[in-house]
Amino acid sequence: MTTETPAPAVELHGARLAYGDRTLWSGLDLEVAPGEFVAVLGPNGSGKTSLLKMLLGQVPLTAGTAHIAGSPVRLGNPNVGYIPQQKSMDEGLPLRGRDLVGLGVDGHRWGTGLRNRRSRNAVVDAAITEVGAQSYADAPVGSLSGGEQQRLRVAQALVGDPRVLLCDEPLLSLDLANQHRVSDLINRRRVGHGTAVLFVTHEINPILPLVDRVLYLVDGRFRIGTAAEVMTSEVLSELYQTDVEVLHVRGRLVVVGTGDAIDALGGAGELRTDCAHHEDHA
Ligand SMILES: Nc1ncnc2c1ncn2[C@@H]1O[C@H](COP(=O)(O)OP(=O)(O)OP(=O)(O)O)[C@@H](O)[C@H]1O
Repeated sequence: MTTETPAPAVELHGARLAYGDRTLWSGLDLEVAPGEFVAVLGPNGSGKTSLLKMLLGQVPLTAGTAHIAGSPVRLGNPNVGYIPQQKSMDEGLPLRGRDLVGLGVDGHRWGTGLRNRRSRNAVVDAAITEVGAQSYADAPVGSLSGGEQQRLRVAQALVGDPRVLLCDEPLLSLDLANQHRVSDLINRRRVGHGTAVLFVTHEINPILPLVDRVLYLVDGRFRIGTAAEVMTSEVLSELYQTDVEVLHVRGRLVVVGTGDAIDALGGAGELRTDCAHHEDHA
């Protein structure tokens, strides 16, 4: 008996993305396996968000190919879940938490019949329960805290049971407890459902225990490998084309010399390895 190997969750071959004559990255080959967690790092403007937008089908590649679960990238693909950056929502927004989560199922699979509506509501309820948002699911989203809103965004991204979860700095402006909560929710889904995760971040320390590989983009150059392979003084100096030092300080990675020295965030708890990452913003 032969067992079929599942298609990679994400597959890029010779991928190039340019806006006009500005190339963000080119020659990018990347296969992300189901259940793999890839952190996407790099300074401002290196094309991290553009990579996610391309995978969402919002921005076309200039060259090469991109597939999600074996099919070419396209807009509105139910195999893709997306957690955007944390932005506070307008207090007057006439949208309840469960409506926000419901947006994650409307549009593709569910019809308007009563049965479908019941199924849809059950799926939305399950997603709300999974992120522990039952007590505020009926409140207007604008009245909720940043952490509560972000948990609902996680529920919205997961409600369609996507094969790939694209996360754009989902921990930004969350306190440590909520960073833990949100990264734990993402990780539980990854482990339980084999969902692949592409996680854009400026700060690897809070997620380092979860990271299988790192894609580090700097000014058109990139490296892909495990955190231990990529987060070294040698590799980062080559990427930044200047002397960069990676220090291991009390279980955290501290990167010095990329341009400025903003300590973006504090560490977030238990680390699996003896290194963590504090990244300077370039
Ligand atoms: N639609 C667009 N048209 C032209 N240029 C764009 C467009 N979208 C983004 N850019 C430019 O491409 C570059 C990369 O942007 P992108 O948002 O992907 O970077 P990033 O690595 O996510 O940055 P940050 O860390 O600041 O979020 C930036 O210089 C940006 O101004």
